Amino acid sequence: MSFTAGETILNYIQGEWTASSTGELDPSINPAQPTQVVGWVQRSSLQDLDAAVTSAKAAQRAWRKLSAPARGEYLYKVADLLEQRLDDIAETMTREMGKTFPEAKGETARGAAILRYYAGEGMRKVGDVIPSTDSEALMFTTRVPLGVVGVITPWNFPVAIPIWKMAPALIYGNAVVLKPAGEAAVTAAKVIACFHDAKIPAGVVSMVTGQGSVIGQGIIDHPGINGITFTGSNTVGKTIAKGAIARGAKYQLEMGGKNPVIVADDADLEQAVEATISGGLRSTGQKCTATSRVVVQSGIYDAFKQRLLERVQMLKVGDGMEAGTWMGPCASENQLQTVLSYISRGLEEGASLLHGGGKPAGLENGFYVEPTLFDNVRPHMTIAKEEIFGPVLALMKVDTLEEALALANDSEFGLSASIFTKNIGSMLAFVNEMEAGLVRINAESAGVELQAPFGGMKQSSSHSREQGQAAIEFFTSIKTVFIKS
Ligand SMILES: NC(=O)C1=CN([C@@H]2O[C@H](COP(=O)(O)OP(=O)(O)OC[C@H]3O[C@@H](n4cnc5c(N)ncnc54)[C@H](O)[C@@H]3O)[C@@H](O)[C@H]2O)C=CC1
Ligand SMILES: CCCCCC(=O)O
Repeated sequence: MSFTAGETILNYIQGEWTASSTGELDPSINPAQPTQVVGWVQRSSLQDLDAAVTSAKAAQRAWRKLSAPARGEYLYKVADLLEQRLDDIAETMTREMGKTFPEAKGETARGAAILRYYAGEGMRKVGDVIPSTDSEALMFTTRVPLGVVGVITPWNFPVAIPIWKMAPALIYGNAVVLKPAGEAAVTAAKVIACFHDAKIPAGVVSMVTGQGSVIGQGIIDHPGINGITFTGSNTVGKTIAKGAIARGAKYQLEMGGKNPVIVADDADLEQAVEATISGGLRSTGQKCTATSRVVVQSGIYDAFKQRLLERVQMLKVGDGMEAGTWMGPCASENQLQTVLSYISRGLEEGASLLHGGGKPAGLENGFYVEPTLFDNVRPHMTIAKEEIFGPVLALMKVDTLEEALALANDSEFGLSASIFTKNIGSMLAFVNEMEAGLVRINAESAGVELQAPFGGMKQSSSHSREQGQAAIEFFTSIKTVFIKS
C-alpha cells in the first residue's frame, strides 16, 4: 500500500526534538483514509528511553525546588497555547484516530481546562498540623513528589488522558516521560510542543514514542522511573502491575469497562434513548466509560427498542472531518477487526441482530463499522461479558429493578453505570448497590468531569483515583514530620 507523505514526528528529550537511535519510523495513518499518513513516528529503542529518563531525573531535582504556584505558571502557559492551537490539534486528532472534529475540539478544550485546574491546585495546602503527645514538639504532614513518572496512554483520548496524568504529576513536583499510543503519537507531539513553547525547563517533560512492548515495557523496568500511570487495556495493565511491583515502583491503572445502563419502566423514554445512543456510540464506542449493556425493564422494553432502532438508523457514519458526521471510523484496522470478531461471536452465540453488524455501504476504504444493536442477549454471552470497545449495544430484558441491578453487577468490570428512572427509591438503590466507580442517574454512562475523582472498581482499575483533588494521592507521598526544639 503506497502511503501519501506525512510529517516526521521526533522524540522530545532534554528540551529538544530528536530522532531515535534506531532511525526506524512507523506510519500513523488516517483510519478514514488509510492510504493517508498523518505522521511518521519514531520506533525508539531503550537507549532513547534511557536518555529521556536520565534527563528527567536531573531536571526533577530543580523542578521540585520551585514553588507549586511557580510550577503552575508553566501549566497556565501550556493551557493558553493549547487553546490557541485548538483547531490544529483537534484536526490532527480526528485525522489520526477518527474521533469527529467537534468531539476532538471539545476534548482539546478539556485539556486546557485540566491544565488550568491543576495550575490552581498548586496553591492548595498539602498537609495538616497534628497535635503531638509531646507538648514541646511540632508534628505535621507534608507531601513530596515521587520523582520521575512514566505516563503510558491509549489512543482514545489522545489529549485529555495524557494531560490529566501529566498536569497533576508536574504541579506536585514530578518530571514526566510520556509514551503515547502509536495510533495517536502525532497528536501527542502537538501537545508536547505546547509544553516546549511554554518554555518548561529542559528535561521536566519528555516524550519517547515506540512499541508498547519495547518503550512501554522499558518504562515498567527502568529503575529511574519512580511511578507509572497507565490507562489502557486490562492485558497491558496487568503486565504493568507485575513489573512495577517486582521493583517496588508505584503504579496506577485505569482499564476497561463493560458499562451498563438500566432503563426502568418509569424512565423518560426519549431521554433514555438519546443517552444510550450518546453513551454507547459516540467516539465509535471507544470510551472506557461507554455504555455497552442495555438492561431494560419489560414494561418499557418494546417501546424503548423501537425508538432506539429508529434513532440509530438516522446516525451518519463517515469521515470525522466532514460536517454532519455523527460517528467516525474505528481508530485502527486492529480495532475494526476486534469489533467485527465480537459481532460474529454474538451471532454465533445466538444473540439477535437488530441493526448494523458490518461495514457501512459506500465506506469500504476506511475502518468503518455500522452502529450495531443486538437483542435477546444473555448474560453468559461473550458480548455481554467482554469489553468490545466499539459501537455495539447489547439489549437485555428484565422484569424487576432487583434483577436489573443483579445483572448490571454481573461483570468483572466496574467503571461506570447509568440508570433512567424517576423513582427516588430506585435511584438510591442504584447509588448504594451499583459496583462502579462512576454512577450517573438520568445521564449517560460517559461524562467524566475533571474536578471529580475518576476510576473504576473490580477489574477496571488498580483502585486509585485520577482527576480532581484525588490525583494528589498517586503523584505524591505523604511525609510525617516531628520537630522538637
Ligand atoms: N479505564 C480507562 O480509563 C480506559 C481504558 N481503556 C482500555 O484500553 C483499551 C484500548 O486502548 P489501547 O490503547 O488499545 O490499549 P493498550 O492497552 O493496548 O495500549 C495502551 C498503552 O499501553 C502501551 N503498551 C502496549 N503494550 C505494552 C506493554 N507490554 N507494556 C507497557 N505498555 C504497553 C501502548 O503502546 C499504549 O500506549 C481498551 O481495553 C479500553 O477499554 C482505554 C482508555 C481509557
Ligand atoms: C478514559 C476514559 C475517558 C472517559 C471520558 C468520559 O467519559 O467523559
